[in-house]
Amino acid sequence: SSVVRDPRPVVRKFLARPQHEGVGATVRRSIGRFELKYFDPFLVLDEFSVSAPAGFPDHPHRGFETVTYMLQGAVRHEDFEGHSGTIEAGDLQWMTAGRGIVHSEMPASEGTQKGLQLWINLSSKYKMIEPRYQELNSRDIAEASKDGVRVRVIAGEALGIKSPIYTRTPTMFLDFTLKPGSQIRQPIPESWNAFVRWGGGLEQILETTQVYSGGGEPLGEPVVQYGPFVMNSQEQIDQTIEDYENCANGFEKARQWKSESNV
Ligand SMILES: Nc1ccc(F)c(C(=O)c2c[nH]c3ncc(Cl)cc23)c1F
Ligand SMILES: [Fe+3]
Repeated sequence: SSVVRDPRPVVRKFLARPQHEGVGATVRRSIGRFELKYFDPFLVLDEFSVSAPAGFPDHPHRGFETVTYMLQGAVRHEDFEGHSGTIEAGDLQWMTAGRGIVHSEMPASEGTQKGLQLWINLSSKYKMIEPRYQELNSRDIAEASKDGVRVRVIAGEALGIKSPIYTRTPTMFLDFTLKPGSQIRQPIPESWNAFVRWGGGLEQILETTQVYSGGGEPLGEPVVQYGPFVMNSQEQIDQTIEDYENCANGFEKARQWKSESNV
């Protein structure tokens, strides 16, 4: 049984103010803003809000994973290998970009689409692996309730239930909903970095408080980031930019590809 230690002290708190991202989209970036550039192994945590025709048109990724958890509406994704789909409210997409993905992520329903996108770094030994997806529909996400607390286990384990997601960088991602007066003690490995993203607005304080809590095992490696490219050295970033421009070393399919949404 895991030893239950004292609750971890909160060492940093800040308000994630809205900023522009993509084409006409807005994100509230907590991890990845200047006050918290890198929280090993986490690069970015965005709460995004986007309505058509805005969105995140064709763009690349290399060297890390993007975890998209929809809260409202839907996003249609298409990549240069022909993989596409729609992530609806409650659904999860865990995308391991590895050596290279080029994709688009665009609104797929009327009104405002909202969700979380977490960028998790990959260790040097996995940065150039073949891309892969792990996708869960809302109904397939493990859920448990106890004493006024409901948890949806995106990755890792809570209240005795586990997620089927394989986390190459050991990670826990939990969606808690707490009724007023309830509390939760979540075991987190001592060496891991952990954060809580409180997703509530004032109206939610009255009925329930929604928190998204995560934790991950630090990689302890150098990080050199150039937008959606995250490697371990400037030389590797220079090579990545060259690969993307020349459609090589994992970006070959980018040569002939445009998303259907990129009209
Ligand atoms: N400029 C720029 C550069 C690189 C990117 F990867 C992106 C990008 O696609 C996103 C950044 N936050 C996000 N939150 C949610 C979703 Cl669905 C997409 C994004 C982007 F906008
Ligand atoms: Fe993307």
